Amino acid sequence: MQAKIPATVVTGFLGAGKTTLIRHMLENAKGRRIALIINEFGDLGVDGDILKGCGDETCSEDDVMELSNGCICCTVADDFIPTMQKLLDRENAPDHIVIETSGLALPQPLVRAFNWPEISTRVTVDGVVTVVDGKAVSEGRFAHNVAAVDAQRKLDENLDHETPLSELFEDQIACADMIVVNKSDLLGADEADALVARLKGESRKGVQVVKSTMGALPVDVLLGQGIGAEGDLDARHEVHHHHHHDDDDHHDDEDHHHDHEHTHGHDEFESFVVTRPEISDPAAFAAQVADVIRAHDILRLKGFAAVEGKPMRLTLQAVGPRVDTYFDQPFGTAPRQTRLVVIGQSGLDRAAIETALCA
Ligand SMILES: Nc1nc2c(ncn2[C@@H]2O[C@H](COP(=O)(O)OP(=O)(O)OP(=O)(O)O)[C@@H](O)[C@H]2O)c(=O)[nH]1
Repeated sequence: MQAKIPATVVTGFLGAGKTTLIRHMLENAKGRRIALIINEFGDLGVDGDILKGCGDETCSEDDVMELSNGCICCTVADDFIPTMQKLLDRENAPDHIVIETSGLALPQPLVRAFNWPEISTRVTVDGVVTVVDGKAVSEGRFAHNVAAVDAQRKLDENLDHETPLSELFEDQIACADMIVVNKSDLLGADEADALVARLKGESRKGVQVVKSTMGALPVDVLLGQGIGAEGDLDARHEVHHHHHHDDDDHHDDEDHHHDHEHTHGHDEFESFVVTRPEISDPAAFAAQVADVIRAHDILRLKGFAAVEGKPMRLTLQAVGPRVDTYFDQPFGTAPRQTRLVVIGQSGLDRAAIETALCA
């Protein structure tokens, strides 16, 4: 029997820097054949486009596979397993598989899928890398005030899932074999060290916590951890209860009063695409986008803009109110349009956001 192909799962909240880290890894892969599987939230395929455009000769477009938009735990049989099988059946099988999960996904169901007999003898989870937006976590965006949440819960049972962000974050930390504190350029040295110490305390024993800027970590640090995470799921508990799968071992009595839709993390988030004609001034548009994000509590916004008189596509990326823009590649045959995917917690005012982005 051949050795199993190692697969690294890259997880982390929206905008933490997963795509940036993977891109750096591909550019420094030193001849390793790495295949990518991407599971995006939102229909625009921005991450796939960014990664396919990496231009590295060891990474051809065929090596990037996208899972249909949706949550992996719902589409394992129809989508994830067949995608993996296709990859494993190739004549020229990859040396390593990297799976980027959607920023709103729990890694546990994905790791659990590696135990499916269709793939379990051929591939193993080398390790789970959880990328953390160091700036956002330092600012307390995911660590909600525990006492306030408890008080709220006592008042109303239905509020039990009012903290999906912090719960998702906790689950992503609980599943990690390595935690990458990214965006350390935006933190002071003391602040970064304090966060590293805190996350070491909050994660399982032996989990490595490393700092990075733009996901720049040596490939040998990221790959080759040799953990076999699928055999070790019990240690990676889930705080966030989602589907009541038959193989789920949490069936707390407490859980039973939740509606089905409320036991499923993704329903608490939504995304849509806004299309508008060319923009004239990138800086002014970035400021406009930042205002819209603040006014509507948008978690993540990304996409491409067409700028009057410029042949290149302007990539626009916003995580919270911080907006990055850069020209990445010519439009080619794609229509010269501005297309942005907007992601937030459910209840976004879509009409108002569209109007404000198109103004
Ligand atoms: N200042 C700073 N910005 C960063 C760093 N890493 C990533 N970014 C920026 O943060 C934004 C989001 O990065 P991505 O790599 O797309 O994040 P992601 O986790 O793949 O995002 P989703 O796929 O939406 O979940 C981009 O604008 C990046 O350029 C970093 O270390 N420092």
